[in-house]
Amino acid sequence: MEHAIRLRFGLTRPGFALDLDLHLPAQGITALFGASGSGKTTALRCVAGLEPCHNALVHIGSQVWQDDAQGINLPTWQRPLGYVFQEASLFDHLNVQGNLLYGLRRPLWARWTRHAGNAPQADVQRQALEDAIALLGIGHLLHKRPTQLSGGERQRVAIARALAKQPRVLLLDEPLASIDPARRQEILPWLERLRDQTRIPMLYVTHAADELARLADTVVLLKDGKATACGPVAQVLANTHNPALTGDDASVVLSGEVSALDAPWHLACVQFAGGALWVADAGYRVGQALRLRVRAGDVSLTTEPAQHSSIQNLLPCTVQQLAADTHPAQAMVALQCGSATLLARITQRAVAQLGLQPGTPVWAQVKSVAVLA
Ligand SMILES: Nc1ncnc2c1ncn2[C@@H]1O[C@H](COP(=O)(O)OP(=O)(O)OP(=O)(O)O)[C@@H](O)[C@H]1O
Repeated sequence: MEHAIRLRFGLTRPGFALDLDLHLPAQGITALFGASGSGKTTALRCVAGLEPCHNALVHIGSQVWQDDAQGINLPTWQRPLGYVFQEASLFDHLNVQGNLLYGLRRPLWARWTRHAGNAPQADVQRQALEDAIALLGIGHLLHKRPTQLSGGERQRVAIARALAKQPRVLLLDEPLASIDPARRQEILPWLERLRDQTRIPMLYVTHAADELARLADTVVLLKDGKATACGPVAQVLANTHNPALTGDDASVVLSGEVSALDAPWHLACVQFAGGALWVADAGYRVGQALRLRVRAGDVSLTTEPAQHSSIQNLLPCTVQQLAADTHPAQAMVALQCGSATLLARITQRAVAQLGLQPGTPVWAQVKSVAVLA
């Protein structure tokens, strides 16, 4: 993996120290994930040049925004970034269109578009704005006032405004945190579109398990100002040594492709690195790439393949690792399934009764699979 974003910061506050040195891909969504107070927002503010930090390096692709050793430290206004906060900070006295244009009137805009080939600046600006409006699906909202929008719509406008400035990186600080659960589900597909259809890398702060599983390509797990894990989401979620998600949230993310459809039963077969899983067909086509989330609590284990079971998904696996769970009655079992890893959350008693240990061949019965995208 080519690392094109380098972030290194040191920062101390009473009772808190941030000490990060990260190499991140310059594409997709990198989630900064961790408990409250772990330093997620502070890290984002360091990228933006909003926190005085030491020993800092901020390289965004070929651009050097900060290199303390070289005496380079661009002020925030010279860093071409988009910043989306928990609450969409829109001007209530302007309509949506006015808010979008306001973002572009800043002097920094002229600097960015100077790099945009020979196209006249105004055309580049207009095109970027139109693309952002289309991507976030807010064309029908342009003449509304922010007070007439739902929380999710306000955030889509805030994201479009950030995007229209053609930033080199988009910083999103818990953009769904102030939105109620039903509206969050509505806005997630827009964030997926953003991830899949722009080439702007995003640093996305969250402590929500569903956003992590659904949106992240890369995860930085933060604890007390330090990164305790950093890597592809599938790898970080499957790690039982240093779990990102625990208890009921514990799950793995699998990437697969629809290999067959069973039309009479409305099922689709998704081939992944560990075999095949049947999922409810939502109009998929053969060859379509899908991201799946399998919760550890939806996987049970047998040492013999069940003969008469309602469970459609049965995968041969080998026990890789046994780990403690958040509850003493439960165990987390990491399973090697082809070249993929599954997690099963079962009772410690079942572990003992089945005689499970690393290397034991088992059958994983997968009760439910969530299709994320
Ligand atoms: N302006 C500030 N002045 C002093 N300490 C601060 C300030 N902002 C945050 N902190 C402290 O710095 C640490 C990291 O805070 P930060 O907001 O980065 O955490 P976080 O992971 O984003 O938390 P949350 O999920 O609650 O937003 C915490 O101990 C917090 O109390």
